[in-house]
Amino acid sequence: MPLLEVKDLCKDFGGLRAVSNFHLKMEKGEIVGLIGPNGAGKTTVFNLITGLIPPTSGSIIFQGENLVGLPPYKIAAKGVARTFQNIRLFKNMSVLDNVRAVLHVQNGYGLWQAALHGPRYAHKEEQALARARELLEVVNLASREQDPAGSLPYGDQRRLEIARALALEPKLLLLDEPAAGMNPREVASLIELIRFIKDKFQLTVLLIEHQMGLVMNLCERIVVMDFGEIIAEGTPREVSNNPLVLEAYLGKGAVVN
Ligand SMILES: Nc1ncnc2c1ncn2[C@@H]1O[C@H](COP(=O)(O)OP(=O)(O)OP(=O)(O)O)[C@@H](O)[C@H]1O
Repeated sequence: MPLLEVKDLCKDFGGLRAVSNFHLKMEKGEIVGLIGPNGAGKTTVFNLITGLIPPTSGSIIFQGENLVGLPPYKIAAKGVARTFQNIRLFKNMSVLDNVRAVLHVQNGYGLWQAALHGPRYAHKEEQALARARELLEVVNLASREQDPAGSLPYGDQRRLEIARALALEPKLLLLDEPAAGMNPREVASLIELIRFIKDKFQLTVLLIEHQMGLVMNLCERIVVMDFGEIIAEGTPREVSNNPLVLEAYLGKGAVVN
């Protein structure tokens, strides 16, 4: 059974069909890239899979269960975590507290437990602290744990977002433009990080990215969208030689030397 199977997924915004008959099958442990020009529908696919918006039609089967209709927090609890194109950190909170905040929600402290600071709360608090520090080690931000998240360089904020997503203990990790705003050195270390966390946490990864270096280097398989539709899919080599893909990116009649 595939980990994820998306079938005939459609999303209309008024008269605009943003996603049209999208399909995707992902086996456990795969890294798949979702690419396409601006406005192709990629983020909408992420928003549909994570339950932020409901599909017009279609199904999203995760570990044999249809996610359609479930609220985002239930989908996250089933093992689907994501990062956002526009970084969504608590900028004034410390790096450490940004990760702890996710763990608190996940632990589901009762109000009274938190208010009374009972022994169960204290124990969970200790565990959350250790876990948060462990995740910051993984993304190489341990030395910045007390700094406000908003003071980190852009690339580090993206790594912190990944740590927050990992705190949810996902099986499927969706990364929306993880390399946006990074310099080539940061991109190279991001590639290493994604490979490392994939193995360490036994993840399956679906990523949207415009940095072709990262996509070609990291993804075993690539799906290309344009105007809401899949126009190509295959290995990095197959996709980069596909005339439809070149046309979508460079315009009709483009000549590539
Ligand atoms: N909430 C919304 N309401 C109306 N139209 C929307 C909404 N969200 C997305 N769209 C439209 O759907 C289409 C697909 O947008 P989407 O953000 O999914 O593209 P994308 O491939 O992620 O683009 P980019 O690479 O620029 O992020 C676009 O035409 C966009 O304007």
